Amino acid sequence: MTFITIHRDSPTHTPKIGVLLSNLGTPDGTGYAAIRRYLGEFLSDRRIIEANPLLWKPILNGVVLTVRPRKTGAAYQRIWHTDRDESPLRTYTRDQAEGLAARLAPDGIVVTWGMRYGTPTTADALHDLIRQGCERILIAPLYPQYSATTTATANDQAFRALMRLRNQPATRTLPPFPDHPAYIAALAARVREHLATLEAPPQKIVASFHGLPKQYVEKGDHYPADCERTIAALRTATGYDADTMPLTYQSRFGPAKWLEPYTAPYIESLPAQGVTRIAVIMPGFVADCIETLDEIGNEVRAGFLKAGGKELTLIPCLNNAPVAIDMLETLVRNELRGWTEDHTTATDK
Ligand SMILES: C=CC1=C(C)c2cc3[nH]c(cc4nc(cc5[nH]c(cc1n2)c(C)c5CCC(=O)O)C(CCC(=O)O)=C4C)c(C)c3C=C
Ligand SMILES: [Fe+2]
Ligand SMILES: [Fe+2]
Repeated sequence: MTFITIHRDSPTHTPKIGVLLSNLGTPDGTGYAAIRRYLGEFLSDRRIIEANPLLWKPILNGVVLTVRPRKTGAAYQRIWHTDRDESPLRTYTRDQAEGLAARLAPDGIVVTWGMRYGTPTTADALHDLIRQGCERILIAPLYPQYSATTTATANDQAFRALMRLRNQPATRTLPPFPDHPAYIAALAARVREHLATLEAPPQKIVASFHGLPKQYVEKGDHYPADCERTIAALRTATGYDADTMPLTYQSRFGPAKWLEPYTAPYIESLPAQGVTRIAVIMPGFVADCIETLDEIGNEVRAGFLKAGGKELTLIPCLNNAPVAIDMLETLVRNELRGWTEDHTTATDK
């Protein structure tokens, strides 16, 4: 029997597929107002700060948004891409979307990018895909390790935009990929490339992940289990063991207890044990950003040198390296299975 799947307006219509790469977000500038706007949106997200808003809002608007923008703005200034007048996170997220778009365009798949906080907004990115005719959209939060504070809030933001639409596209979300072979292969390649640039191998490669309040983990966020899966797979792929590739957590915010061991004190303790040459890899960040380039590359490095360390080098994040685009292509094509085959539904069955 022959039958033709008829979609909407034409017998030959094939549903167009779109991919939305979603990252955290970043300020539009390094000045007080831009940073305050960004931090205000970020730190008002109840997935990020779970405290009762009646208690948190006065602290946020009173102390945090008065004091923190200056410190954070100075840090962004140190790492800002002045040639493009934007933060590294924005540059690399755009590059990743453009690189992936070039790979998927021959299959008629459209790629765009959006941010959870700041611009381009998640809603604008989704509307852009819909305007281009995408009836099926993969929402791809760029976090290898799941956390409610990252993956879930990125998806929430996309669904918030969809809530306002009369005609919704069909959607899928990209699951976390903590030990996906394509991700581990990309990280291992970054390690190899970096080691080849060094005169002598480092005594340790510290693997530093963004931290999370311990309380969120106690309430069920499985983020640290995902970090453990990544580091186990990366150690196997690179031949390092737990002693030469230890796992630590960085970027603590506020007075509560976060996941341990904390990166900064750990690294500062190394010279006293005779470890003076280290490299740091930050596998949880698919793009270099303030937390990798400034917190580790400037602040933690200064602490390490002050404690007697000789050399701390950063293994660059995946950024716009061809291995990063290979990884994205593999993850996305895998997730689009079923949809991409549907492109041929207007044929004999
Ligand atoms: C309670 C506060 C925070 C939680 C929880 C949190 C989780 C979390 N964040 C990332 C990734 C990134 N965070 C970045 C910056 C950043 N993070 C926080 C706070 C929390 N993060 C703040 C206040 C900031 C802004 C900078 C500062 O003032 O210190 C960034 C970089 C953005 C950039 O533009 O460069 C990333 C990326 C993850 C993966 C995560 C949970 C696992
Ligand atoms: Fe963060
Ligand atoms: Fe930080």
